[in-house]
This record gives sequence, structure tokens and C-alpha cells, in this order.
Amino acid sequence: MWTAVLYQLRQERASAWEEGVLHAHEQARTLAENVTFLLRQADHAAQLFQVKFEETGGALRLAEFTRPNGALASLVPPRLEMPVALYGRDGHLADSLHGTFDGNVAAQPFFRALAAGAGDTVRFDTPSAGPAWHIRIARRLNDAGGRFAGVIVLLADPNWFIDDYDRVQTAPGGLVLLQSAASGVATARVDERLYGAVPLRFNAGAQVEEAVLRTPLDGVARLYARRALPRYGLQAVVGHTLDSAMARARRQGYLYLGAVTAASLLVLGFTTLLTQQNRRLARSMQAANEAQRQLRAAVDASLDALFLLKAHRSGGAIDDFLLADVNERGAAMMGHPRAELLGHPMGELVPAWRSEGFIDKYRAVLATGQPLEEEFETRTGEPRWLHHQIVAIDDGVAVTLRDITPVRRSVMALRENEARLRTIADNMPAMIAYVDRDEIYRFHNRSYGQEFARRGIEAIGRPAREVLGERRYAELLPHIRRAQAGEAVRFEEDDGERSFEVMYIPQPDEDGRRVIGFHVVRNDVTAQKTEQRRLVKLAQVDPLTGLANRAGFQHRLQEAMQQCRAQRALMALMYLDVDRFKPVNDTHGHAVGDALLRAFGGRLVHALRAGDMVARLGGDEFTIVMEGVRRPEDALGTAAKIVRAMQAPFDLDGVTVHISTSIGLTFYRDAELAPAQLLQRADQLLYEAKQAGRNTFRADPAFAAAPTAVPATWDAEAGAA
Ligand SMILES: Nc1nc2c(ncn2[C@@H]2O[C@H](COP(=O)(O)OP(=O)(O)OP(=O)(O)O)[C@@H](O)[C@H]2O)c(=O)[nH]1
Repeated sequence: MWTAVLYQLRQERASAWEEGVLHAHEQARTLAENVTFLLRQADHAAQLFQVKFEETGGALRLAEFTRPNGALASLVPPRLEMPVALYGRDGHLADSLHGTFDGNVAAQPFFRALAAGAGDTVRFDTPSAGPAWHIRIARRLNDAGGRFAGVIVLLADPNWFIDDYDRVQTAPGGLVLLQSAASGVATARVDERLYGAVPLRFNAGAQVEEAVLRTPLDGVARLYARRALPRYGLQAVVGHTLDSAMARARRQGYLYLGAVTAASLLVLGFTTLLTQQNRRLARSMQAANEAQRQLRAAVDASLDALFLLKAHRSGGAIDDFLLADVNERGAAMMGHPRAELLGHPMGELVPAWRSEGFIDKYRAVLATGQPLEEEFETRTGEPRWLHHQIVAIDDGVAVTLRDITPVRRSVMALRENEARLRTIADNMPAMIAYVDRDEIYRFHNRSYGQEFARRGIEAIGRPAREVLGERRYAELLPHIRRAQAGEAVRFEEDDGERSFEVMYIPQPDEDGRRVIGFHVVRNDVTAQKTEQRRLVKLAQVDPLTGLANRAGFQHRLQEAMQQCRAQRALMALMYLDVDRFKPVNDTHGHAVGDALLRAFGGRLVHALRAGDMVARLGGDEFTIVMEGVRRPEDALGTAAKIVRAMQAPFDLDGVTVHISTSIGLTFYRDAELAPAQLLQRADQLLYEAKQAGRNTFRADPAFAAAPTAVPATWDAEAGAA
């Protein structure tokens, strides 16, 4: 295609060149014709002058010749104002018009030649005068006798042909030139620019009539055509720029090149597309082959035995299946190399296959199109469990077999394990349950089941929130959250009737990273709690008097002090001792002493309010805790009352005993003080009461000093009350 186009382009260029040459020639000819025409006209005018001159015997003058509508005006356009001169036979200028002429031309060759009259009556030449040059027409004049009488000279300006004359049309940049063949001086025009009288080495050779030259005038390459005017010693030259001459060829070239480029691009695009398609095709074929190879490798490496069976018919009914393909595992299962198995009927390869009903299953799958999946245990050899899957394909079936014996065994083991654990859990007295990560009850043992049944609840599969109820769930939620965060939680529950010790044991996943639920172990500890309470109580009671013992007292004192601090209330603590108890023991025996202690305690209880607490610390020492004391005076009054109460004789099974008591009384509101320190303070005051002679009490002056109706010290014996 490109060769054809390049050839065509060459042809176009050659033809454009030819056209350019022809065109230039035509124009050079036109220019030459124009020049010839005018010069011939001028010469005719000179001839007319010659004739008239000779007829009038030399009387005709130039004024007559050049007048308007005269001979000259009829042949040469008057606007040219053609210079004309008349020379006498001696060569002197006789007359002239429109120009400057030499005064004497007697010595000039043209004159001498004409004067000599060697046949020539007219001479054309191209003399230069200063910066200009002319085309000179000179004609011999004779007198009536035929003798030389002078010369008429007409001058033509080359500019007329080049500048004014517009019939030679050239394309822009074209050059029109008229040159003197003798001197080489020329007048030329390129567009509007005029070159007058330029010496020019234009001719490449006389024979060259067309040429491409850069040299003339402006260095522009042109295609020149030359026309010689030998009669006038001139040559007419026209040149077209190569650009304009070859413009059509160039345009055509662009057109061809554009078309062929577009076509080439189209072909290139199409070829690229085809190549890409080919590559893609090759790639996808490669991928398909690779995929097929991988699929085969995967099938062979599969843990499943894979069989492709094709139905074999006899009389229209399927009587067997032929083994169309089998993977490595399948071949191994059948105990033969794959190549030996292919194409054989299954009935031949596995005799038991027909009797054990496989053929019927395959027929059914093929007939219905419904796949079949089952697990079965082999009946021959070592028992194995197989997962069996049959799918219909074309006119046959695809069968997969997988040995699931290990899975089956572990499932069985798991089930047995689970059953064992359930038996254990069901026979435990504790309630046991399992709650998963979504707080759904997944398991409970029998004991917990009975508890749920008692409350009419079905727990399995239901959320803890629903099973427990909103209120209970809200109470237990903190424990649930801690268990879910992986913490083993232990707490006690008491429903008013019964007490439980509850444990939440988190269950981590196999990796031990996440908690997937928690176990609940709930033990009924009601009996233990009751016993515990009984023992605590026992431990805090004085067996002799039935009052609280030291432990009971300390417990109560601590509670009471906390209460006061919290409520900024006032409490009183009394430390009492039986005065001269030892003599009672000594005199009446220990039993009477014990009876006295019991009676003493009885009188104390009697003297106090129901909320007050009496304790026996040991021996004959007693304490009293009075809470909610409104004013210190109330406690002082009570102390005095006790002192008085003990002054009355005790009748102890017929034995009358007189004793008295001494009391140390202190108060507490919110000071930073330990219970032992407060007791010690009361003991100190008791000591002071003993020192004061017994049968009295001593109160803490910080409180007893307050203005009160009761004195800070009280001496019952002195009757100060
Ligand atoms: N019967 C009886 N006597 C006890 C018991 N515990 C301690 N005692 C006696 O109580 C007496 C305590 O006497 P003290 O308080 O030291 O002496 P006191 O005779 O009361 O003298 P003052 O307290 O100073 O008036 C001792 O003789 C103890 O043996 C008890 O449980 N039963």
C-alpha cells in the first residue's frame, strides 16, 4: 500500500513539475510576445517617421511625429511618453522629446552602422545609461536622393513590461524578468518589489530554457522558463516558486499520506486487536489446561475416593455400570492400578457390589436425578464406616466414598463420654448447669432439672434472663459478667427459705483464648448455715447467766460504735463488778456464788430497757451497752438505779446474801477510738469507783460535767441520790 502511494506521489510530483514548467513557459512566452509587440509597434512608428521624413525631404520634425493622434500616438500608448530623438547626418542631436539624449552620437557603433548603410536600416540594442538601461530602436533616415540624412532614435524602458504590464500573472513569489542578452543587465519584479537594472548572471547556458535556481535576486528556489528575443537582444524570464509549483502535488501528497496513514492505523489497530485476542486466547487456554491439571491433581490427592460410572444397558435396561474414571485413592481402595480398572463393569470389579444393593441405588439416582447421601458400615474385612455420595451425571453417576471410621469412632467415644458425665452429674446432689456465651441454658443435671420443674420452668434452650426473671437476673448479672470475663466466681444465695453456695466456672474455648460459656454449680447449704448460726450464737453466750459472753459483747460493741459514728448518736458503756463477791463464794460455796451471778444478771436486765445489752465478761464482771442515749443524764440515772437495785439482799435458795456493785460509765459518739480503748476507759472508771469505796459509780467527766440534775458522781451509801 505504502509503495503504491509513494509511487503515486512521485507521479504527482512529476506531473506538477511538468505543469509548472509548461505554465512558466507559457508566461515567458506571453511576456516575450508583449515585449515584441510593443517594440514592433515602436519600430513601425519609426518606420512611419522614416517614410514621412523621406517624403517631405527631411522637413518632418519630431513635434509633428509625436503630436496627439500623430503617427507615434497611433502605435504606442501615449501614456508611456516614449523618449524620441532625431540626429542629423553628422550625428548631432537635432531634436528630442521625453528624455535626455547624447548630444553627438557620431562615434557610436549604432550610428556609424546606420550611416554606413550597409543594408541595415534599423538597429536594436540595449545601452545602459547610468543606473538605468533601455531598449533602443534606431532607424536610418534618407534624404530625397536616398542619401543618409540622419537617425531617429526611440527608447523603450524595460520597466514598462515588468512593472506596469500585468498580463503576466504569476503566483505569489513569482518572478518576471527582462534581461539584456548583451550586458546581462536586467529589470525584474517579485510580487510588488521591483529590481531595476540589476546585473545578473542568470543564464546557466544559452540552451537552458528551464531551470531551478536559487541565485537570482532573492535566493528563492524557483522553476524558471526563458524565452529569447534575439531580434531585440533580450530574453524574457518567468519563474514560479517551487512551493507554488508543487502545491497541488503537496496537497495531493498530504491527502494520500493522510488516507494511507488512516488506513495503516486501521490495519495496525486491527492487527493489534487480533494479536491481543490471540494472546488472550492462548492465555485462557493455558489457564484452562492448568486448571484441568490442578483439578486432576486435586482429585487424585483428595481424601475421597472418586468414581465416574457410565450406565451399561442391555435391552434398554441398566444391567451394570462401567468404571469410566477413578482417582488414585479410589484405585487404592479397589486394590488395583487405575489403568487396570478403567472400562470394566463394576459387577466384575466388586462382586458384592450387586448383591449389597449398590446397583439399585445408582439406578435410582440416575432415574430420579436426586442425589443420595448415606453412611454405612462395610460387611467384609475389618469393619469400616464409609460416607457414600451418589450424584447423577450425563448417562451415569459420580460416586464419592470417604472413610469416616476415625470420625465415627471419636463421635461414639464422645457420646459415651457425655453419657458417663451425665450419669455423674445426675447423681451429684449439687445442681449443675451450663450456660453458653449467649446466656442460653444448654445443659442441666437432674438435680437442677428438679429445681426448675419445681418452679415450673423449662430451661434448656432458653435465655438466662427469661429463666431467672428480670429481678433475679439483674441481681446475678455482675457475677455473670465476671464469669464471662474468665473469673471463677463464688457467692451465696438466700431465698429466705434456703441458702445456696453458688459457683460460676468459666469455660474457655479449645485454645483457651475465649470464654464460650460458664458452668453453674449450686449447692444447698441451708443445713450448714443453720448449724453455723447456732454455733455462732453458742459461742457468744455465757452458759451460766444466759447473757452474752465476752465474744458476744465485743461483737455488739463494735456494731454499736459503728452505728453511732454513722448516725452521730450517743451511746453509753458501763463496766460493772460485784463488790466483795469472793467472800460469798468462800462463805456459801461456789453454787451460791453462781446463783448470785445469775440473779445479779437478772436484776441488771430488769433495770434496763429492752434494747440495751447486758454481757458477762467473766467472773463477776459485767458490761452494759446502751444505744440511742438521748442525754448523758439518762445513763447516769440508770447507773444510779443499778447501784440501788443491787443493795437489796439476794435470796438464793434460802441463803440471803448482801452485796453491792461498782460501775465505770463512759460515753461514745464519734471519736477515733477502738472498742478495746473504750472498754479500758470504762474499766478505769470502775477502778475509780472501787477506790471511792465501792457501791457507787464513776462517770466520764467529759460528759458528766455537763449541767445536769444528776451529780457526776453518785454515792448511794451517802444517799446523795
Ligand atoms: N461461784 C463462782 N465464782 C467465780 C466464778 N468465776 C470467778 N469466781 C470467783 O469470783 C471471785 C472474784 O473475786 P474478785 O472480784 O477478785 O474479788 P471480790 O471479792 O469481788 O472483791 P472486789 O471486787 O474487790 O470487791 C473469785 O473468788 C473467783 O474465784 C464463777 O463462775 N462462779
